[in-house]
Amino acid sequence: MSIPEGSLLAAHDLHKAYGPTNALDGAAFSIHPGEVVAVMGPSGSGKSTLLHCLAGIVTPDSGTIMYNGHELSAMNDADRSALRRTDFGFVFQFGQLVPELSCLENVALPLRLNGTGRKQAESTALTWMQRLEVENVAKQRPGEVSGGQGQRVAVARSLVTGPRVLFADEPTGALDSLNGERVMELLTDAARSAGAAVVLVTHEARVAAYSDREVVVRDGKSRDMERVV
Ligand SMILES: Nc1ncnc2c1ncn2[C@@H]1O[C@H](COP(=O)(O)OP(=O)(O)OP(=O)(O)O)[C@@H](O)[C@H]1O
Repeated sequence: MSIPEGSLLAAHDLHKAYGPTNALDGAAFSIHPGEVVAVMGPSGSGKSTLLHCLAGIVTPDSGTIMYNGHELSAMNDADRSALRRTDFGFVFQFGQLVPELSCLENVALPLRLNGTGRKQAESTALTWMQRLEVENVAKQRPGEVSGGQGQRVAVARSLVTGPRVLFADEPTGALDSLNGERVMELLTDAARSAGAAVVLVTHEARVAAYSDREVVVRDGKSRDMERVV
């Protein structure tokens, strides 16, 4: 198989069917360390399925996914889960914060789950909240903050463990365009300064504009887009 040289995460000839639906039908993908790649395409084209396969959440029926020299499908479930905790971060459209915890506790949670003490975890979490410009809502609960603030808290939480790949599935889908752009600006700045690669699923061109490169998925097949500047 062909793995682009220097790629951190790469997929080749992925197939995934749900009953009669071919969600992925020969899709390929690659991302370099620190790169931001937008996965675009119409509704139902296979974008989320591709992201879930790349993140080791969904197992493809066939094809290869290489992460940092390891084949994901050759790993057992425990190793794949460990990889997701240590190397991957996730941001979704909504519903990802724990409503009973404060925003600061939410951001600190992945560190606490990895065994970091409360004081250290909350101090690191606060630094990330400052980078995402939401330190002012540290004590509030998710239900008490705006949609844009909630998404920035979620981005802080996804980056707090220092992941090498951030998977973002329609991270601005529930926001108005102004808030969406601010979230994208802060998300890409924070990821770039942390050296994290970003796999960004979106159907909006103005969101994809924050990426370095665009891949279009159609009928489960992918192709690289030449960007017209
Ligand atoms: N768990 C599932 N069970 C059955 N069919 C599924 C499942 N997940 C996805 N599909 C189907 O696979 C196809 C691709 O879905 P996918 O969610 O990957 O598309 P998408 O491009 O992310 O769509 P959207 O932009 O609407 O989120 C669709 O036809 C969808 O209905």
